[in-house]
Amino acid sequence: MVKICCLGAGYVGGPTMAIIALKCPAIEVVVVDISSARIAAWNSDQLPIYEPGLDEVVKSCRGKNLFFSSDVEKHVLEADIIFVSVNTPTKTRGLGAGKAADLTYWESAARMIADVSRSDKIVVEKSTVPVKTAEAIEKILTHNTKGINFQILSNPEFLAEGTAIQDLLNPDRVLIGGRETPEGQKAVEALKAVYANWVPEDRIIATNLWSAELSKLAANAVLAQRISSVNAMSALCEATGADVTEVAYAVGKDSRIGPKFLNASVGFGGSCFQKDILNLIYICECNGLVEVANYWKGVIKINDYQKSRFVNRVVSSMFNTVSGKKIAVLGFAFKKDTGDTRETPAIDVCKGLLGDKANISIYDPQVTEDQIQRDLSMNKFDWDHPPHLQPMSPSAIKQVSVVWDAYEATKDAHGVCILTEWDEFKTLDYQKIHDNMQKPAFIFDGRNIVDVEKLRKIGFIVYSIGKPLDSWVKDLPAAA
Ligand SMILES: NC(=O)c1ccc[n+]([C@@H]2O[C@H](COP(=O)([O-])OP(=O)(O)OC[C@H]3O[C@@H](n4cnc5c(N)ncnc54)[C@H](O)[C@@H]3O)[C@@H](O)[C@H]2O)c1
Ligand SMILES: O=c1ccn([C@@H]2O[C@H](COP(=O)(O)OP(=O)(O)O[C@H]3O[C@H](CO)[C@@H](O)[C@H](O)[C@H]3O)[C@@H](O)[C@H]2O)c(=O)[nH]1
Repeated sequence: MVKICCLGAGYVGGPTMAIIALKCPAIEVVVVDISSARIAAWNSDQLPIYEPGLDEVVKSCRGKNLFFSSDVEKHVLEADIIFVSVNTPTKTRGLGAGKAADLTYWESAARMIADVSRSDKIVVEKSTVPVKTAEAIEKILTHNTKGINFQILSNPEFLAEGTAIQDLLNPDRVLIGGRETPEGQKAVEALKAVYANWVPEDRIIATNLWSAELSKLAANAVLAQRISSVNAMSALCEATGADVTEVAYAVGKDSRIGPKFLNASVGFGGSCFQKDILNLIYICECNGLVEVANYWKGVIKINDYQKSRFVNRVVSSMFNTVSGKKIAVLGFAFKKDTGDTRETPAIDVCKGLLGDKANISIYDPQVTEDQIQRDLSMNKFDWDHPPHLQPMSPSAIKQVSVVWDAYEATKDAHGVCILTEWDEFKTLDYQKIHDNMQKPAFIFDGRNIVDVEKLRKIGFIVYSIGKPLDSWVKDLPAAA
């Protein structure tokens, strides 16, 4: 029986291995982690991450050919194929701070694999890493072993949170990069054979190692660039009276462009886009490609601009101050159908409003109070470390309350900010919300999910990203 071990039981390691176990009953899959709390949660009824469809898959395989364990070394020793799906955060200190990927966790995983192994192994890069990481990992492995053959493969993951199970079951492509030697190609074939259990052959693409590593960064950079392009356009729409939804629809109808990833928003978030673009920028700079680095910096600059533009709209519309006012925040996760808050635009928006002394009442169906308090107090990039190595929760910010109901959050509020596109926010009883708010009652829709006309009829003053402005908002223009 082929044995797979995955280091890292996070958003990638957990769901990816669960699907391999589901689709490959003849393979034993063990997911290990240095956080024993995470492993305990994977073995419980309350999985550590929320992902539609994940519970069912885990329940059907756990204890059969899918296992979660803290005994890292035992399972590495026994495995034929080792996936490494550990954190690769942005460095916060030293050379490349604020941009370069911090490979501490990857390096320690590689050293441990070298120490523990007694037989040949295929080591698969699942984490997103800088191009040429495989070369460094190869050096660590080969300089520390006793004649054992390690083949390194790059197999970047393209799943998106909220749709991870569907993305894994039906991937657009699976990318496998390996050395162009006979041993390298044999390892590529072995990994191909795993995916071939459910992925059509023409969607499994073999490339060289460096193309696979760079393709992951490139794909995220291009996706984020589409969002920044439409978000940049949203500012122009507000200035001219065009409607960004109509513009995006018209643009996306061009078959060369396509309709996906053209939704204007309060900004993109998530653990990947900003981190991976910063990483790309650093690699460009290291290669002397300043113009290329500056090009990609623009994508992040527009994203930051979009978040601060939103805060400015809120404050300027509400008589240029939110001091002492209650602002309801609906949605804190970085997108719907996940409880993940890493780099969510809600953090920057809330911090902006707190800077203007607002009192904030937050409701998100999947995010806990503890998580929100930690997010609002943590330093940039501290969130992307193993759970038990993150800073302890500091004292709570008292201007922030977290409630478990949208009506409670909006009661007596002066304004409402919609920051995540949860489906339930589309069908709220907005008449009831209006009745219970201070007047004039404002709604700032950062996800373009509400029916603007309907809400204006109820009596709300509505701001919706990139849509023709309410005359009230137009008369109080926000400085960018
Ligand atoms: N989240 C996504 O949607 C996504 C998608 C594609 C790629 N990625 C990439 O995959 C990687 C993992 O991301 P994630 O979101 O799953 O992170 P995560 O923080 O959810 O999980 C990483 C896990 O690795 C564990 N870990 C760290 N060092 C370890 C070690 N030496 N041995 C065993 N376990 C160790 C941590 O405790 C943590 O539980 C990152 O490189 C990320 O950029 C993420
Ligand atoms: O038209 C759009 C699409 C997305 N977003 C926002 O962009 C962010 C990222 O969304 P999405 O890409 O759907 O989620 P992620 O889980 O971050 O997935 C991205 O990052 C992963 C980690 O690298 C990759 O594997 C995926 O392919 C890539 O889509 C979220 O804040 C979304 O709200 C928009 O604002 N407008």
